[in-house]
Amino acid sequence: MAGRKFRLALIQLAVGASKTENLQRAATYITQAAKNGAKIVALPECCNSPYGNKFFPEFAESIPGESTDLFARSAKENKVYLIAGSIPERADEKIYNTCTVFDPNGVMVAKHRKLHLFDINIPGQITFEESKTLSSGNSLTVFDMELCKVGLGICYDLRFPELAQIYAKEGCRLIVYPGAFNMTTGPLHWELLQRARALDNQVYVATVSPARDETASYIAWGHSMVVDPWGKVISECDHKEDILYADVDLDYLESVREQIPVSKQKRSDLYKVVNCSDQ
Ligand SMILES: O=C(O)CCC(=O)C(=O)O
Repeated sequence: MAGRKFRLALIQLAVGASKTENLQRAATYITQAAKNGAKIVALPECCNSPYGNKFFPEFAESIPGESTDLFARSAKENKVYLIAGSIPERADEKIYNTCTVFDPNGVMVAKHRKLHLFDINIPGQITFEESKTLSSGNSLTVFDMELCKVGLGICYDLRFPELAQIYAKEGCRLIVYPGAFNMTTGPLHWELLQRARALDNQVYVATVSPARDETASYIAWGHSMVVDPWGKVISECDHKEDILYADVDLDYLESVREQIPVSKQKRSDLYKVVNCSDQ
């Protein structure tokens, strides 16, 4: 693709109980996405393992390991940047929810450990405590591909606007969140959060979910999507296994920033509470 545009592919993978099968399926789809012109391909959160506290310790592996070896090979063979969703990573006697990124030579160029753990309690609907098995990462993660700096977050990280704001300030024009929202929070929050992050920061935002499996203990919402810097959803799928494509157009992004120059108009001189009285 000519100019300052590149094609992004999101793989809404059906993830099951066999790690080997999950990885093979991912590899097949990565090849298909590259054949269709994708320069950057992303997989979902927990792409080698079902999502759930009982699965994380069982599927956890070190990095490098079986899964990241396959990701590296796949990125190299297909000459793409690969944002390899996330996997449960075993390190320092802990388990992290970790996203690795490989360049078109198969070199790992980024590793993001989920920063904000998904600990919530919505009585009668969903209770989840990732912190029962997982530890959180402690650093923000960006990487540079030709044309564009990319920021990374994982699922619940999407709810924290400061992260996206810092990435935009650091020069990221695309933020990618492998994620797996659920049937309670997905319907209202998934799209809303992405559009908010995209519009506030005038960046492209992409989210990649696993496909929905109605028989799973945690049922993912699906609906992987890409939102442009105007806040518009430019590509979306439903809940089934699919590959989703979108063109990231950096000239368009710049034109949005010129038309509504909020980043230059910020009143940072006022955004510090020095004294707040309720009288
Ligand atoms: O924030 C949500 O509603 C879902 C988050 C989630 O599923 C996760 O972080 O894995």
